[in-house]
Amino acid sequence: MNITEKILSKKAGHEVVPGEIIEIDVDLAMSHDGTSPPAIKTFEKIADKVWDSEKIAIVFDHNIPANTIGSAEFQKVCRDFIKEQGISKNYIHGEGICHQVLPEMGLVEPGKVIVGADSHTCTYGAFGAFSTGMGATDLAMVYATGKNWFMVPEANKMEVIGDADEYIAPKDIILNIIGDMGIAGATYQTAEFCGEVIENMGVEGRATMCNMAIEMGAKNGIMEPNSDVINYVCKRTGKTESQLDIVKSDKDTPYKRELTYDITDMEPQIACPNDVDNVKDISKVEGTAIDQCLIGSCTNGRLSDLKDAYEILKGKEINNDVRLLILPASKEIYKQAMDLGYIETFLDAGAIICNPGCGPCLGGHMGVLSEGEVCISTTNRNFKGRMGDPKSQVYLSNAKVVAASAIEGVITHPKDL
Ligand SMILES: CC(C)[C@H](C(=O)O)[C@@H](O)C(=O)O
Ligand code: SF4
Repeated sequence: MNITEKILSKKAGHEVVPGEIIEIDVDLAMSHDGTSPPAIKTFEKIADKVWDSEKIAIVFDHNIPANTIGSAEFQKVCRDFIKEQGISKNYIHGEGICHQVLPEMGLVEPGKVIVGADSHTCTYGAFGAFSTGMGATDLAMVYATGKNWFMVPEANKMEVIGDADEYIAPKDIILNIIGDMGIAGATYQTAEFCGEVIENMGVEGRATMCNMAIEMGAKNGIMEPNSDVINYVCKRTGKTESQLDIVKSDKDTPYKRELTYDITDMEPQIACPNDVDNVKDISKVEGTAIDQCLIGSCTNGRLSDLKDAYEILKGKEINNDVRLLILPASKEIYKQAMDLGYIETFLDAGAIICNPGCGPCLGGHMGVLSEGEVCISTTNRNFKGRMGDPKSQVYLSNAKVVAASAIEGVITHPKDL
């Protein structure tokens, strides 16, 4: 069996097969300020008390601090629920984006089943967990029962090999895979990433890749934990390696598809408007004029991304015709970036630093685009109107490319600076 099948089999109490419907206990259920209120509304119709107040995490990240009366009311509903139900794992003071905060708080471990009312809940596959997003009203049933049904997904094995240059980040690898698969290429399937590049990849890059599994429709993204993941989880949970449930795929297990991606000679990859699979080599779009540059999100708002941006921006100033927004994915990352001098460099370069959260990623808060404006961003979606006006456009790339483009005012390969 593969990792996903093994995790689901253990929960189901028998050996599962793809296509089978199972009902299993979940280890953690997450919702945020955008999705908790509809979950709470449905929950209140079906139950009085949550199944386990210690296994629910609520994070405020989408509109933090509240930017409209509506979002303020949503957050009030969440605060009342947290108090009434005694939800101890609440991160409602700007701690950061849910998909960064949960691992930081030691709530993510290999072998666990984690669901969340957010499509990028698939991020935790980077730690060897089975994790997937679900609808807010469906999550209400999990609040009430601690159980959920799943159809066991078919799995794709995606091996990443080769040696790329310093301008290639995990973001380029996942964009390249999505460009190949298409936005619905892995719908309700597992994307299991493996190979020498994944084995040697740090926690942050792994999170970037699993985060975007949903952008090819995948039910979950998953990776065998490596030593970086094990060290990270042990540090965060206070557990030892032997206390973790590290699950690996059997060597000879069959997959729906076995794909190999060689990153040698890869150019930085850019997802062009208006679909994440509209992926082109940077040489095809270099010189495109931009108005806004954004570094942040649950995909690329981590310390390694800020370091990449710092290396490009130090001693430089951004082009006067663009604005550069930087949102560390969590308070912890923000503090580290301050200690390392990154924030000062960003400010001196002319960037606007926003508080940790989703912010402009989904066009709801800070940095909304007007008609005809163009943004290059490290986020994960470039759908029509994603960041504002339906006639605005979003290009997706890695952090070095965004930083280089901010300096030049047009989409720029960092090697050309
Ligand atoms: C608001 C939320 C439901 C949504 C999601 O599920 O992904 C958001 O986080 C996004 O990135 O589009
Ligand atoms: S950062 Fe963007 S993609 Fe991630 S959870 Fe927030 S809105 Fe969704």
